[in-house]
Amino acid sequence: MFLKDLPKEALMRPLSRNEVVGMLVRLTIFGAATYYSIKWVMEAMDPTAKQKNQAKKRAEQLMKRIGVEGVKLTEYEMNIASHLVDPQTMKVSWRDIAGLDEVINELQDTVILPFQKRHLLAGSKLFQPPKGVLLFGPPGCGKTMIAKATAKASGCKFVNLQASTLTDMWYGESQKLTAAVFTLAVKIQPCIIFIDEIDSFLRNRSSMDHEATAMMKAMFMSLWDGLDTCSTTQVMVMGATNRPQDVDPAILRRMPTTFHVGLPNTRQRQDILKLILEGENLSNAINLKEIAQKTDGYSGSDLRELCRDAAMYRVRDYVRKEQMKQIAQQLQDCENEEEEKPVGEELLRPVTQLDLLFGLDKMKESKRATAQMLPGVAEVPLD
Ligand SMILES: Nc1ncnc2c1ncn2[C@@H]1O[C@H](COP(=O)(O)OP(=O)(O)OP(=O)(O)O)[C@@H](O)[C@H]1O
Repeated sequence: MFLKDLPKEALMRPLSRNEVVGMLVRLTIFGAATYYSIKWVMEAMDPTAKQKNQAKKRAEQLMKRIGVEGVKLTEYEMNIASHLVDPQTMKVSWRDIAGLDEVINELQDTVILPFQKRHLLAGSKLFQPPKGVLLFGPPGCGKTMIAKATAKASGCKFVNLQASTLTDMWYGESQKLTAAVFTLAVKIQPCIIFIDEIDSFLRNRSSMDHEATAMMKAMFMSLWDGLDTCSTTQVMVMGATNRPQDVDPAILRRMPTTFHVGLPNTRQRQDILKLILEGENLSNAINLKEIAQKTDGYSGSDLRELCRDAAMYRVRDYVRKEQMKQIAQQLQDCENEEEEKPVGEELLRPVTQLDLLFGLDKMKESKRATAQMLPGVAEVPLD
């Protein structure tokens, strides 16, 4: 029926109360349906929706586990919170780090003490943890371990920030996420924001930088400076890098407390080897000093790899021995079906000095291959 078909009186007469209420209800329902449909379509079209949902769930679980409750987080803070590391589940402690006592002692005094004893001098601006700390040195020498152990010892929440978390996002998002890093850290303080490979994240600014990256960096620095406005804020940015010369000087200025985590010397290598092999079944003739002397230029990570290889030789020997035994058994069974099979679990033999020397040879071989493939990368002397 069209409007013109309606009798004129029907159009002219005032609406009854029921008709007005009915119309209002219909309008409300229509409005709500339109709003939710548009919202649903927008969410379905958002390419990051799934990622956001997963991050939200992860963040909620983590926050609950680390005892942060009743703190309201924005969507962006949730995203950053999914990179929180639970200090309770953090496996690394000072006991797992060998040969770096000097660095650890200094960290205890300058970083950990102000966090741990914050209640003693709450009003003092001088007794504050530094706002920025830089760990620098060659790869595999324990920088990440030190950062985690610091968070554990100081009882801080630990945000393990990857460069990609802020830079992979759509244009505009990265600035909101950068802001969220700091607002989240303040909400859950005391907190350490750890940025591994800070050189790739906040490298020397250049005119080649994408506009969004340049803005993100500028924002990061201004928010970092903002931490200073309140003397009670317990938030620290800790960066680690193998290439301090590539870090933006403006960033370096904000990290006046630096720690050099260098390649271990002979004594330190011996300590690292001892720690790595702790609890292993070792032969009495093991001489770690000899291995330490032969591994000049090796990092802690190289030494761990060497020990892992050495420990595998006895497993390989065991498997071979078992195979030989099985073959012998089968032959015996064929000859004498009735004879009882000898049972008994063979234990793995201890790790020997020869295993470690074989591991060392293998490592040298792989370093030699890497040096040929990527000249300039392997700085370790080969012999
Ligand atoms: N001083 C050390 N004591 C015990 N283990 C060590 C030490 N240094 C390195 N390691 C071993 O090497 C591994 C790598 O160390 P870590 O990740 O902390 O090095 P990194 O300096 O952060 O390296 P990268 O720059 O490549 O991230 C550790 O998991 C540990 O097994």
